[in-house]
Amino acid sequence: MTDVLDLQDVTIRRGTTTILDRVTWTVREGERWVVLGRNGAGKTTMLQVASGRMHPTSGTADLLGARLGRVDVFELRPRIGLSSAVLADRIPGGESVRDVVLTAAYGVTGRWRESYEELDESRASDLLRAFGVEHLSERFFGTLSEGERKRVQIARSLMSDPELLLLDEPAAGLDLGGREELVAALSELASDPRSPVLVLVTHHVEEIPPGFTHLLLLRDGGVHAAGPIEQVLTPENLSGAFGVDLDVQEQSGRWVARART
Ligand SMILES: Nc1ncnc2c1ncn2[C@@H]1O[C@H](COP(=O)(O)OP(=O)(O)OP(=O)(O)O)[C@@H](O)[C@H]1O
Repeated sequence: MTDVLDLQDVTIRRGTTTILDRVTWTVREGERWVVLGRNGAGKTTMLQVASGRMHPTSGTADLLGARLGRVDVFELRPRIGLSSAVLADRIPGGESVRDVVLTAAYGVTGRWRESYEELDESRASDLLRAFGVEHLSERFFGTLSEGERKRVQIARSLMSDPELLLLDEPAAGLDLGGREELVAALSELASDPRSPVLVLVTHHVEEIPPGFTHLLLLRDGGVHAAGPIEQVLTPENLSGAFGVDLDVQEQSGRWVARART
C-alpha cells in the first residue's frame, strides 16, 4: 500500500537558517498522528510541506503517492485538508456558516453545481451536525465564538472529502469547555474508519484526543522521537523535546504532563 505521507531527509532552509533538518517521517493509511514540539520546533513548517504548500530545499516529500516537485500541486491540494488560524482569518466574517462549509466543495473541486447541489448541502449539514454547530448554520461566521469557529473550520476542511486532514493547533485560544468539546469531536473523527488520515499539531498533551495512534516529537527542526503514542510519549522523550524535566501520565485515554519537582 502507498504511504499517505513519506518525507525522506526533508530539509528546509531560509537564508542561513535551517528550519527543518533532515526530517524523515512516514504516515500510513488509517493512522492518526499528533505532532508535538516547543515553539519554533518546525511544526507549522512541516505542515506546509505536508500540504504541498512548501517544497523541501533538499530531500523528498511524497504526498498521497505523488512526489512534490513532479506533480501539479493544484491537483494535489484539494485531496489534502488543512485547518489553520491563517486560513481561518481569510474566511469573510459576513459569510453564513452554511456557506463557509458549502463553498469548500465548489471552490476546491469545481464540480457541476446543478447536479451536486443537494448532495453537497446534505453533506455540509451532516458535517455541521457532527461538529455540534448545525444550529448556527444561518449565522454569520464573524459572529461566532472562537470555539464555534474552530469547529466550523474543521467541518469546512472535511467538505472536499480529503484523504489527509492536517489540523494546526485547532484548540489554541479555546476555553476549557470549548477545548473539551473539540477534543471529543476529534476523538469521534479519529475513531470513524471512514475518516481521512489525521495529523494534529498541538503544544499540549492534554489536547491529544483519544483514538489518536501515533506521535511525532520535533525538536529544533529535527525528529526527536516518532512512533505509536504509548511507546513514544514517555517522560524522557517529552522532557528531551521540550528541554524541561517533565512527567507525563495517561488517565483513561487522556494525557497529562507537568514539570517534575
Ligand atoms: N522564512 C523564514 N525565515 C527564517 N526563519 C523562519 C522562516 N519561517 C520560519 N522560520 C523559523 O523557523 C522556526 C520554525 O517555525 P515554525 O513556525 O515551523 O515552528 P512551530 O513549531 O510551528 O512554532 P510555534 O509552536 O511557535 O507555532 C522558527 O524559529 C521560525 O522563526
